[in-house]
Amino acid sequence: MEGKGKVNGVAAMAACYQGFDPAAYLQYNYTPPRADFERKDSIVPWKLACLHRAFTEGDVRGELLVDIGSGPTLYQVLSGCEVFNKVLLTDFLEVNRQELRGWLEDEGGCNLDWTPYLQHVCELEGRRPSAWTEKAAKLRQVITDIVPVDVHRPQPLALDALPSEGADCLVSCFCLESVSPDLAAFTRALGHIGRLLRTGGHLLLIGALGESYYFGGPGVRIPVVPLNEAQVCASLKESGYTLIRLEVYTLPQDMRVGVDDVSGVFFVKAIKE
Ligand SMILES: C[S@@+](CC[C@H](N)C(=O)[O-])C[C@H]1O[C@@H](n2cnc3c(N)ncnc32)[C@H](O)[C@@H]1O
Ligand SMILES: O=S(=O)(c1ccc2c(c1)CN[C@@H](CF)C2)N1CCSCC1
Repeated sequence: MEGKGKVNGVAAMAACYQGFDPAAYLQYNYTPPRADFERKDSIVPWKLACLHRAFTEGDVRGELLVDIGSGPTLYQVLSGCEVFNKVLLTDFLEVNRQELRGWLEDEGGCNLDWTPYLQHVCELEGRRPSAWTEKAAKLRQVITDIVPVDVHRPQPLALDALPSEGADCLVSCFCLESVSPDLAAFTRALGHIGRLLRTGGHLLLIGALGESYYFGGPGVRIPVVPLNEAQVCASLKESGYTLIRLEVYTLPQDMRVGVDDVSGVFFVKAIKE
């Protein structure tokens, strides 16, 4: 029965994603009031600072960075693109892979202007904000491909997507808890993506705390596995990672705008044993 339940739960989640709307999702989460760079307590500068520090503090190195469940967003690789020569973006849906290709091709075919994000990360790097055009060019240069992924498969990527030694670093944001029917599936998915990572490679994981649903488009209500910090730490340990750092951001009340019921956000830096 457990096996049958497992398949039905994952299939049900895949069905929920058929209505996902990249443009709406970007508007809900990556434009003001949620994405407000002027607000000192905004989540976006916090997230970008966590990623910047994690990529630049000296222990993360190698050739290949893989972003698991990229969705239609790029913020998660803006620091990593300066550290790795190759960046692989991945998503389950063609609509999201197409959104990312639209940005990559730089012909106006995308639904969000990432300039404020590029400028902010340039400032974190001690560069002038106007260097954002150089960072955009660098990112377009290092993105090697945008490929399908399914974290519920023991082999989430096509066999030829990675070199035999695996990725040197994985980043994944708001994916595993948003695509899993329950905590056990979340933990299994952590293990599946871990198989893509070389021993000693790093995992940078950003996710939602206390979230039970979000809207992936108008009327597209997607269930989420509500997580707390202890569950995140236990799942990491069970999936073969050693935790380096866990940071938590608590959502200001006025950031609760009805597109989800997230109460906080976690940032994890871990290493694969
Ligand atoms: C909440 S979005 C996160 C997007 C982006 N990483 C961010 O930080 O906003 C979850 C993403 O997971 C993708 N997804 C859905 N099912 C998946 C699966 N089985 N395996 C991997 N990704 C999946 C969706 O297409 C969507 O882009
Ligand atoms: O940018 S966030 O970190 C963010 C960004 C993306 C998401 C969420 C939160 C929560 N729901 C997720 C569903 F998977 C998607 N953010 C959360 C705090 S308020 C501003 C928006």
